[in-house]
Amino acid sequence: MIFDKHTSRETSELLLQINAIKLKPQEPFTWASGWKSPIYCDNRIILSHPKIRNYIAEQLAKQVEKIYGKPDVIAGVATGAIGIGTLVAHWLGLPFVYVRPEPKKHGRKNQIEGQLEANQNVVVIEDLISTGKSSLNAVKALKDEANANIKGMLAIFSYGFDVAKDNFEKDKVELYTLSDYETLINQAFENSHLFKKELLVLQDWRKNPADWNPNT
Ligand SMILES: O=P(O)(O)OC[C@H]1O[C@H](OP(=O)(O)OP(=O)(O)O)[C@H](O)[C@@H]1O
Ligand SMILES: O=C(O)c1cc(=O)[nH]c(=O)[nH]1
Repeated sequence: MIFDKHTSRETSELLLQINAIKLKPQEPFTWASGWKSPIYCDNRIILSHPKIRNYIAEQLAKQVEKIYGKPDVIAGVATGAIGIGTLVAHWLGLPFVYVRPEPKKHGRKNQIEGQLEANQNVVVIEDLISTGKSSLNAVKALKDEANANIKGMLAIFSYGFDVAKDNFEKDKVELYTLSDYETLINQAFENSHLFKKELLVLQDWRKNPADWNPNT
């Protein structure tokens, strides 16, 4: 669920301005889920733009405060949300931990890096939700390993797929995002970041992304 239309449009416009939105319909991207996609939203680029990363961190931090008050700890999903999650925690003056996809194979063999005590209230920050698998894997680690009390999750962007909605509902995790796919592609077309032909490809792909084939 997005917070509000204005923030969603503003966030999408900023992502478009910094070229975080990549289109390659002829040579699709492979996503973490294995899906092939004509679009890739690279939120990591936000970190290279000080004013924009401040805006994104501030929006996320303000929403954390508004919805959850002050949790004990902010957790970022590695690696995409380590940078932005740290900035959110900094903005709120809170401790930060990050969660690896799996335990490290050497050293202390941690999956959760940083200091987290049992039963602490945690808000999770993620950069992007496609299927939700990576984010919910981090939530599982926080619960199983640290007995964390997960208040909810905030992300910069979501594609809004039903599979993600179902996964979050099943795991009883509340999710809010700054922007979403519908706002992004409409904003991109209205502000001439997209040709009509590209908009049609993106709308067609969105109907059935798991089975999309660029050559049909
Ligand atoms: O909702 P999902 O289907 O799980 O996909 C979204 C995940 O994919 C990306 O991470 P990626 O695995 O590419 O790793 P990175 O964050 O280390 O770049 C992104 O940062 C999300 O964590
Ligand atoms: O699902 C993914 O792997 C994914 C999609 C996307 O648009 N951006 C990203 O960083 N990851």
